[in-house]
Amino acid sequence: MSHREPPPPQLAVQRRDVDGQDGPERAEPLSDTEREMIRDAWGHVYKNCEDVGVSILIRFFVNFPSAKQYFSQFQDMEEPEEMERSSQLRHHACRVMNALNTVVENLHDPEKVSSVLAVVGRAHAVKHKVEPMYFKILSGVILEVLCEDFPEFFTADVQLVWSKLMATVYWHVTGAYTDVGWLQVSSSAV
Ligand code: HEM
Repeated sequence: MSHREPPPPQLAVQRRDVDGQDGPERAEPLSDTEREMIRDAWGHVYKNCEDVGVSILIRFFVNFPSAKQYFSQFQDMEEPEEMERSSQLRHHACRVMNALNTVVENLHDPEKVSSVLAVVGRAHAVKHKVEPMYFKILSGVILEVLCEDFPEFFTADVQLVWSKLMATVYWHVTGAYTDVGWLQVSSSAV
């Protein structure tokens, strides 16, 4: 059976970027109120850190199966129930959620946010050789799952602020790809 992956979910602000597709314009600064909105919503999410992280990754790998190629333990798995039992998947779910938690806890400190995300970006570019477009796809899936699972906290205005945050995450992560010389394959290249 052949899979056709749905198009990646869109984020708020766009430009051409290292992945050769539309990307965030820049890491938009967040106001005090916006930071508070992010922290409030995240508090409810992070209480269920592992479960939410696993739901996000299952949705990601089911809807975008090519993203499994980087994970030795479950790259050939098709069934979500089977993937859910993979220790590698659970471990990565916790790592993603913990990295996001560090970002949310340090929104008052842009240097810290950019250095945490630069480390993540560098590791994924150099060690894991992950195509940067998967970060954009995963960002969209994160927003989708959080809005579905926590509708009472992810109201329209909170969603908007969260999409700014995810664009910031993507901006810093892909900045590290550029810094390590990841080659841009742009559709406009000749
Ligand atoms: C916000 C998004 C993400 C965060 C915060 C994140 C975080 C992490 C962290 C902290 C590690 C361990 C660091 C290291 O190996 O040096 C890791 C490992 C890894 N990540 Fe991610 N990651 C993200 C997205 C992705 C995506 C989109 C993919 C691929 C589709 C991916 C693939 C991997 C792989 C293959 C490993 C190694 C797994 C292993 O050794 O078992 N990550 N990630």
